[in-house]
Amino acid sequence: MADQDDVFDVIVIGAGPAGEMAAARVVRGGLTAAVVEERLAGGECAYYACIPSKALLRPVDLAGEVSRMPGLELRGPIDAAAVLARRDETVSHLDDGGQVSWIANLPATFVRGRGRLAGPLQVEVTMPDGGVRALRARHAVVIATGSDPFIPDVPGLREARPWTNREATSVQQVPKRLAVLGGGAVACEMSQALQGLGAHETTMLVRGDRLLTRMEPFTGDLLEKSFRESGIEIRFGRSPARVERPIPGGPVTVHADDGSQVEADELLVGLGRRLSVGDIGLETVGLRTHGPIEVDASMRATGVPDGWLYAVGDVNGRNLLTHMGKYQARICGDVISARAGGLPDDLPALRDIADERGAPQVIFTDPQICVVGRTESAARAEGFAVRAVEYDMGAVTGAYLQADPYIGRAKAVVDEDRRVLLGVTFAGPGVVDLLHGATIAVTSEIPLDRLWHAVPAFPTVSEIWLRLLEEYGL
Ligand SMILES: Cc1cc2nc3c(=O)[nH]c(=O)nc-3n(C[C@H](O)[C@H](O)[C@H](O)COP(=O)(O)OP(=O)(O)OC[C@H]3O[C@@H](n4cnc5c(N)ncnc54)[C@H](O)[C@@H]3O)c2cc1C
Ligand SMILES: NC(=O)c1ccc[n+]([C@@H]2O[C@H](COP(=O)([O-])OP(=O)(O)OC[C@H]3O[C@@H](n4cnc5c(N)ncnc54)[C@H](O)[C@@H]3O)[C@@H](O)[C@H]2O)c1
Repeated sequence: MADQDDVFDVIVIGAGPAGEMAAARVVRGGLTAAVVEERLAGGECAYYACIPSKALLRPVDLAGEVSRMPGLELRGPIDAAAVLARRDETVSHLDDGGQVSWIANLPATFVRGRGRLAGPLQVEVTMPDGGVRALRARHAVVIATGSDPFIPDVPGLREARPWTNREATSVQQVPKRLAVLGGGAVACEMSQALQGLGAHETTMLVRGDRLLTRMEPFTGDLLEKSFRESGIEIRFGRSPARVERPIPGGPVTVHADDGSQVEADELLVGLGRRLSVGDIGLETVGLRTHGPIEVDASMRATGVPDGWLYAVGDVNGRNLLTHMGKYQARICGDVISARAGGLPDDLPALRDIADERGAPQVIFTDPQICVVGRTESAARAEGFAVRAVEYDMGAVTGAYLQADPYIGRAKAVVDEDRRVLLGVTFAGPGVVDLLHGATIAVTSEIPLDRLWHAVPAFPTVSEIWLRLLEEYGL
């Protein structure tokens, strides 16, 4: 039974970006909140994912830009020690004091420990000293426990103590020889970062026949070309069959399923995520303990009587991205506040529509890859009447002034029935700032005939918009 001090309007389990945002919104809505966190407030994103990976990639990106500008030259290799020191600053030296203060100042109650559902509106927290604290929520519990790196059952892999995103982003010494499993976001970003910071031999083992297989095919092709030019070796059609590391911390050998092998000083696993749903007491409220927590468009968990349970961020499996988790958390927090106050809870701003239209995402490699909405093949599979147009970004004046050579490509996927954009992809140096325009067009379903009047300034990279519309026939 919870002590009176341990009763809150809302309890949030997990203080990653999604959980923190959910707490902030319910407090803004006039409710009290407790936030339970077992490790570092700020979550994966702040310490082992988005922030450190981008701190490691930025100098590599800049070095690429310099190499493509006649008249500029780097004086030597990137100073890895300086980059790692700056990375340490960006992750607050793995100290979450600032985040804990931010939560306290909301104001919300921060509870350090492992949270677990113990029945409807009940949360048990196992504290660092082993004691158990019982919390009770008046209105809602929000699960925001995120995800962990997925390590498949490959003989010898776990015993070899491979790097995941956590060790790779907190790297202290760049390995000379790096083997990487996977061809998705983590594998691509971290391969490029570590190769750029001094790894001499980076070898990627990729199960499929392309990098970034969920995106438009040209994104993986451009990235592959750039990676090969920078010395990264990519072996397609290979999965790990067995891993050996006879001496802890010594060389590691990956035996692939085709009989080939790679020896390296470190092995990085970038094979996706395991959602953090085990051992959080979902069974006590009748939910399954594997797979994503299914939610409706107000982030309320489906199949829970009385509708008091919500799930935001990676754990609901919608889109494993920080900005999407925070978007869901804004909706979730506002819906909970509205329902608690007896206010309308079905206003347009209180429903998630962005996730199913296709989240915006940037892969911060060189070239940068930016996507929003559906790919052409996904749109066709969903039954839309699709027409797609592509354009060589190097032929855009504003782009080719940026670099010599400027190599990039763009694609727009159009729903012919409504003449609106279903998806847009850009690949090239510096395209990251084009993405939000595309996100507005796709999410707001702006008709192409209206978009035609959004005139891009000359000479900017944004002229790609005009070229895509002309290519379409406007
Ligand atoms: C290398 C890498 C780079 C990435 N880069 C980007 C990027 O550039 N942009 C982007 O948008 N996304 C990026 N992502 C994805 C992004 O990190 C995640 O989508 C985001 O962190 C999810 O936020 P979350 O709040 O749902 O979960 P998390 O950040 O995982 O936070 C969950 C929190 O819950 C805590 N927790 C878990 N279980 C319990 C429990 N039982 N009790 C108490 N606390 C618990 C955890 O300790 C953790 O602090 C990247 C991911 C990786 C791996
Ligand atoms: N810049 C960003 O937005 C960014 C950066 C990094 C990560 N993330 C997010 O974090 C999440 C995790 O990234 P990730 O790269 O680990 O996952 P991912 O899903 O992007 O890629 C996983 C890769 O592993 C391969 N794979 C999976 N299981 C395998 C197996 N058993 N054997 C061989 N290959 C296998 C897949 O084919 C794929 O190439 C993603 O959802 C991503 O959106 C985002």
